[in-house]
Amino acid sequence: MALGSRCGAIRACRRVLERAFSLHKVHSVKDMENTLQLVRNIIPPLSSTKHKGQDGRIGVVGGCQEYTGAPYFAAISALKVGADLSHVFCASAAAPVIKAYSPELIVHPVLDSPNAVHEVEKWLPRLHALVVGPGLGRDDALLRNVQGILEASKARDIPVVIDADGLWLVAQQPALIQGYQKAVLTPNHMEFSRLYDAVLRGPVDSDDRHGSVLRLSRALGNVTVVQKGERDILSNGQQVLVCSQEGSSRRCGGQGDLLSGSLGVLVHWALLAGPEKTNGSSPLLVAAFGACSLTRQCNHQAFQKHGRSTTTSDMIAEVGAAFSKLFET
Ligand SMILES: NC(=O)C1=CN([C@@H]2O[C@H](COP(=O)(O)OP(=O)(O)OC[C@H]3O[C@@H](n4cnc5c(N)ncnc54)[C@H](O)[C@@H]3O)[C@@H](O)[C@H]2O)[C@@H](O)CC1
Ligand SMILES: Nc1ncnc2c1ncn2[C@@H]1O[C@H](COP(=O)(O)OP(=O)(O)OP(=O)(O)O)[C@@H](O)[C@H]1O
Ligand SMILES: [Mg+2]
Repeated sequence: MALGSRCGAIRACRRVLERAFSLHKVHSVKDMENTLQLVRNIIPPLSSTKHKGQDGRIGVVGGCQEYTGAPYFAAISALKVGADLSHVFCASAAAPVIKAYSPELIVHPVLDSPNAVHEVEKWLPRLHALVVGPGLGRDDALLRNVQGILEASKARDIPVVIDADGLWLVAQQPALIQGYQKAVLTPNHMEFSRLYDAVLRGPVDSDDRHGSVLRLSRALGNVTVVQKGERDILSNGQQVLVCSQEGSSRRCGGQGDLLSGSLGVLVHWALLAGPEKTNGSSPLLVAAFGACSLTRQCNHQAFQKHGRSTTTSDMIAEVGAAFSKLFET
C-alpha cells in the first residue's frame, strides 16, 4: 500500500476509535442532573462576613466603535450572576456608550491606546478572571494589544474565557493559548469551524460533533472547549459533556455574551472551590456546564414572557430567577 493511503487508513481507523470513545463518554439526562449538582457545590455561600470583591472581580476585554452591546452584556451578566465588581477594557470610542448603559460597570477606555497592555496589566493583580473578545472587532492594532494582554494574563495564571473576536485571534495564533489549562473557549458554530480548520487543518466532521470538540481540545493541549448550538458540547480532551437544558427557538444576538460573562464568574468560583467540590471532574468543565445551563434557562424564561420579541436584555432580566431555579433548589 502506498504511504499516503496507509496514513489515510490509519487516520480513518483512529477516527472510528475516537468516535466510539467519545460516544462512550456522552452525558445522559441523569448525568446532566449530577453535573448541575456539581455546579451547586462550587457556588460560594452569601455571608455577612465577606468584603466587596471576594465573590469575584471580573474583567471583560472587548468593545470597539461598532460593538458596544456585547461587552456590556458580558460584564453585566457577570455582576448579575454574583460577581462583586465588573470591569470593561474597551476602545476609547466605546467607553462613553458602555458607561451610559450602566452605572454598575467600571469602564476603562484603554484598548486602543499605545500603552494598552500596560494599562490593563496594572489591573490584573486585582482581577480573578478575564473574558476576552465580546465586541472586540478585528482591527489589527487592537488584536495586537489583546495578544499582549493574554500573554500577561497567562504569566499571572489568571483564568481566561475566550469568545467572539478573541477566538478570531486564537485562530490566527493558536500558540497563544496552546496548553493553557486555565483557558475556556466558547465558539459558536462559525467560530468553531474556523478554529478547527486552523488547528487541525481540515473541515469539521458535522456528523461527529462530540469527536470534533474532543479532538480540538486535545490538539490545543486540553484547553476546555464549549461548542454552542442546539445542544452545547463541552470537552477538556478527556471528558465530553452535553448541555441540552431547554431554551427556546429564539436566536437573538448577544446570548453568547451572556454565556461568556457568566462563565467568567463561574470559572473563578470553580477554581476557588477546587476538585474536591467537583468530585474529581474538571472545575472548568463544571463551570462551563453551569454557564450553558444558565444561559439556556434565561432564554427559556424570557421566551415564556416575550415570545418572538425576546432580546438579550430580557434574558439578562431573568438571570436571578434562572440561577435560583437551577442552582438554589
Ligand atoms: N450587540 C452587540 O454589540 C453584539 C455584538 N456581537 C459581536 O459581533 C462580533 C461578531 O460576532 P459573530 O457572532 O457575528 O461572529 P462571526 O463573524 O464569526 O459570525 C458568526 C456567523 O455565524 C452564523 N451562525 C451562527 N450560528 C450558526 C449556525 N448554527 N449555523 C450556521 N451559521 C451560524 C451567524 O449568523 C453569523 O453570521 C463579535 O465581536 C461579537 O461579540 C455579538 O456578540 C452579538 C451582539
Ligand atoms: N439551536 C439552538 N437551540 C437552543 N439553544 C441554542 C441554539 N443555538 C445556540 N443556542 C444557545 O444560545 C446561546 C448562545 O449561542 P450562540 O450560538 O447564539 O452564540 P453566539 O453566536 O456567540 O451569540 P452572540 O450573538 O452573543 O455572539 C448558548 O447558550 C447556546 O446554548
Ligand atoms: Mg458570540
